[in-house]
This record gives sequence, structure tokens and C-alpha cells, in this order.
Amino acid sequence: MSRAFILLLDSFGLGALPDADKYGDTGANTLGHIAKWAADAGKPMSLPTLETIGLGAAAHKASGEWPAGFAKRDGFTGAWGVARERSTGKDTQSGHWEIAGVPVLFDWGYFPKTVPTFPQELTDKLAGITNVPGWLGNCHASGTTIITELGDEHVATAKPIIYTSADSVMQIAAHEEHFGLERLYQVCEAAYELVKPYNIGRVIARPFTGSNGNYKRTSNRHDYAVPPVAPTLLDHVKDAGFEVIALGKISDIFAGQGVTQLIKGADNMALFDRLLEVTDTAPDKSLTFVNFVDFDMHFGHRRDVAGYANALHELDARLPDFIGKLKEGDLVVITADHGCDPTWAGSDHTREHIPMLFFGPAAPARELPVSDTFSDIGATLAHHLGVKPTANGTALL
Ligand SMILES: O=P(O)(O)O[C@H]1O[C@H](CO)[C@@H](O)[C@H]1O
Ligand SMILES: [Mn+2]
Ligand SMILES: [Mn+2]
Repeated sequence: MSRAFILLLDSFGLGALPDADKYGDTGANTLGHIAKWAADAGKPMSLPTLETIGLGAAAHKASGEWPAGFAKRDGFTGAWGVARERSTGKDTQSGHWEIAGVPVLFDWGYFPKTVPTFPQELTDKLAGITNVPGWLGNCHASGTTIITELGDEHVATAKPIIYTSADSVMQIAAHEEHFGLERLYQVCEAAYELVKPYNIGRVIARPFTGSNGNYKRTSNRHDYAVPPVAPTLLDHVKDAGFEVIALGKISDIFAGQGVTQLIKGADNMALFDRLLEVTDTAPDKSLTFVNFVDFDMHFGHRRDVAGYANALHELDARLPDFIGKLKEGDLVVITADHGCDPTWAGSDHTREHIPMLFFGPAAPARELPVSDTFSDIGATLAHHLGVKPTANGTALL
């Protein structure tokens, strides 16, 4: 067996990049600030499996500091390092595509921090096509806050809630029963076509349920994403005739390009269950790519430090089961797509190093030099699987 696995902890950054000042992120450090918060609260973090692979040393390499409560040790079991982003954005698509060999060197379009944020030409056209009676929101917002504020008015008027963030996104929230899930998807499909001239990466359907000021998003989120601009590692694996198994939102992020099997999961732990099943059955030369989204969606953007720390503990506790299922020749990497420091101002991502923790039967134990592109991950896995090399990046192992 010679399989590859990418376990991506969405937003798990290890400290600001040298160019973080351009993003207002100088000093951001997702893991470092969570660990400090936990130690200050008298409950230091303990991530024994990740630490054994080399997480603490990688964090030290990225930021110059060992996370509070982590042992300053050596003798790791994995090939550990960190990578810097070459893409100009600090968004999910740029991070994932770059890992898969395609840095995003053009600038995405973004909507301004004005109210309204969306150009009137766009919202008028979209209302005309979809027959909605108007829009609510039309601003930069946190998705959970805005449905609490505007949910009642949405239910009363049937006007969808539209909002954006520092990412290249148009998000459309609507009530699953009152407005209808299928209708929301139709509005998003129409929006996806209309935002093309604005160079927007994704339109995201954000359905919710509930009543009387008490609203909750459902798992029926759907992303309408621009496909990768060049062939990625996923395409190379698929084109070689091997399986590409996408868990969670991976397929959405790559617009389905290069994916042969798509498996969804409601949350991190459900996704981990699916990962264990896949690890039992995935064939030789397959690539399994999982995105653990809760870190970003529930805790990073929500600036919930305790929740983020807890989610890390939960994931670490399950890693031994996964490692126990690996077969000879398997290579795994634990990584991230950007930071989202839950102690940082605002609610957006932070420009940070990502971890590169390679482990499994095919991984040597060694320190890796700092990579100047996330694409070194894709290059390493392409080499491991013996498929066409990615257009960017250097194989590290
Ligand atoms: O606040 P919510 O709706 O979770 O939005 C977050 O989710 C979007 C997609 O990842 C990002 O643009 C971010 O702002
Ligand atoms: Mn992300
Ligand atoms: Mn995010």
C-alpha cells in the first residue's frame, strides 16, 4: 500500500507570516494565543499525539516561541516543518489550491466595507432574475450574528439576507422552511453567474431554521466555488486512475474538480468517523483529503478561544485510532489553510504559517526547512503517489 492523506485543520495557523503587516495581522498566532489563553486560565493544553509528531517544534519554528504548556523537547516521530503562503489572499480557496500545487497569484475581488456592500447593479439584476422582494443585510457581517439580528424580518418579508466578509465571498442566508432550501440554492446559482465579472471566489448558501429571534444555521450550507485555475494534485491523482476521496467541504473548495468520491459529515467528530472508515477501505495510491471545518467556522470566526482549544483536544484524542489503521507505505500530512486567531480583533482570517506534520509508516523522522510555498505539500504527496508532479512546490521527502 502506498496511500496519501491530508488532514487539514481549517484555520490552524502557527504564527504570523513575514508579510502579515500588509493584512493587519502582525503578531497573530492562532495556536500560540490559544495555548497562552489556556495556560493563563490554569488549564494548559495537552495535545500528546500532535506534540509527538512535532507540533510544538513546528510552532517554535514559525513564531520563535514554544506554545505555553508545550514541552520544549526533541525526538519527534514525524517529518515536521511549517510553510509560508505564496498566494496573495488568506482565504480558504487560496490555501487549499496552493497546498494542491496551484498558488493564487491573481487578486480575488472583494466587496467593500460599506453599506450597501454589494453593487446595486448586481443586487438589482439578481432580484430581477430570482423574483425576490428585496434584500436584507447587504454589509460585512458575522453569519451567526446577522441571522439573529435579521431573521425575524427575513421570515416576515421573504427578503434574503446577503452579506460578505474579508474573504472573496457573497453569502446568502435564508430560512429553510419559510423561504425554502431549494429556492435558496436557486438564488445562489443565479448569484454565482452574476458575480463572475467581480472575480469573486465563492457564493455560499447559508440556510437556517428556528423562530422568533432564535435562529440556527443548518448543515445544508452549499458553496458555489470557482474551479481551480490550473490542474491540481487532485487532478493528477484522478488522471492517473487513482481514487481522490474528498471529505467535508473539500469537494466544494475544488468545485468537484479532480474528486472521485465525496463524503460529507456534520461536524469534526462525524468527519473523523468517516475518515476512520475510509482509512480501512481506501485503495492503493488513493488520496484522501479531509477538511475539519469546525476550527474555523465555529471557533476561529466566532473568536471562541475555549471552543477552539477543546476542538484541538478532541481531534488529538482521536488521532491514535487513525494511526492504528494506517498501512505500510501510507503517508499522512496534518496541515491548515490559513490562520484564524480567536484572540484577534474582528472576525476574519489571519495571515499565518501553516503546520506541515508528515507522519505514518512512510514518513521519516526529521526537521524540514521552512517552505516558501504551501505547494511543497502537494509536491511531496504527488511524488509519494508516483503521479505527475504539481506545477509548483518541491517534494520534501
Ligand atoms: O461568519 P460566517 O458566515 O461563518 O462566514 C465565514 O465563513 C465564510 C466562508 O468560510 C467566511 O467568509 C467567513 O466570513
Ligand atoms: Mn479555511
Ligand atoms: Mn473561514
